[in-house]
Amino acid sequence: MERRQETIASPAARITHAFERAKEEGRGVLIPYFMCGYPNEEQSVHVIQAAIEGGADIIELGLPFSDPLADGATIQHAGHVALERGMSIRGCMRIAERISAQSETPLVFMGYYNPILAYGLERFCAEARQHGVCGIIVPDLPPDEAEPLREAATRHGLALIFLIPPTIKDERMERVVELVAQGPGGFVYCVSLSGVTGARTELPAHLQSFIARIRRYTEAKQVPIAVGFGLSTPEHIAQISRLADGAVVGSALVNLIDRTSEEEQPGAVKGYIQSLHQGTRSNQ
Ligand SMILES: O=P(O)(O)OC[C@@H](O)[C@@H](O)c1c[nH]c2ccccc12
Repeated sequence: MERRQETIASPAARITHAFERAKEEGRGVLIPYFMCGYPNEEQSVHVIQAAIEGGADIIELGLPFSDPLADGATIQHAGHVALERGMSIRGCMRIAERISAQSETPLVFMGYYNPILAYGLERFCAEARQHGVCGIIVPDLPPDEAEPLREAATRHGLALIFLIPPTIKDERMERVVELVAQGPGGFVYCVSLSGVTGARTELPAHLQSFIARIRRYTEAKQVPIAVGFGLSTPEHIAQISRLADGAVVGSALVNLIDRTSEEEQPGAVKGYIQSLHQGTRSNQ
């Protein structure tokens, strides 16, 4: 009993709770992604706050990295600008702290393994928790090598969220779902297509059967599925919300920030998130 209470209070449980709440409301979870420090440190705080006002359920906070293998041109560009302007892991912690001081919306760090390893796994997880972060996604960390980070994350009540690419074998999929189910909370991140991040016009044709394949493993263990890569319109979000439990939008937001002035950015981001949020009600 005591152990269960501890789990409920953990940061990771706040992520699970966001999915539960959306489900009760008959909609999917909306997870916008923002690169920390893009277009600069101060402004990234403002655009993230605007996304929360617009109805974001969970925020993915990107840690910029010089060699981002899975990032398409848009996210890469945002990362380069952020690094040039001095963004660092410490800076990302500062951003997380400012956001979490003003909002209950769960924050998830999305960062490559090398900088996190260099920072120190224990220190990274301890500080992430202190600064209000609820979970971590590390796109280049295979589940077989994730044990040290998973231990540190679990010790601090953080969810370690794994990506499920379309090329994954069933055996590994089962293992990934099991790892999330054993942890303190979170979800699996279904990568909609083989390739890199980036807004696209159409959803991949195989997506429905791919999600159904993941569901076979997640259903019994009640692990939510969020889908990302290539989503940009309310219609995309509506389609995803019929198939899965949540949707991630990254590049389309970077593009939006790119084509608006700093004064306009918070309003534009808020309006865009509101329009995507309409899409989360898949039954409409
Ligand atoms: O940009 P898109 O296509 O909307 O996809 C989200 C994605 O950018 C975000 O989740 C992300 C940023 N960097 C990543 C690296 C790997 C996997 C996912 C990501």
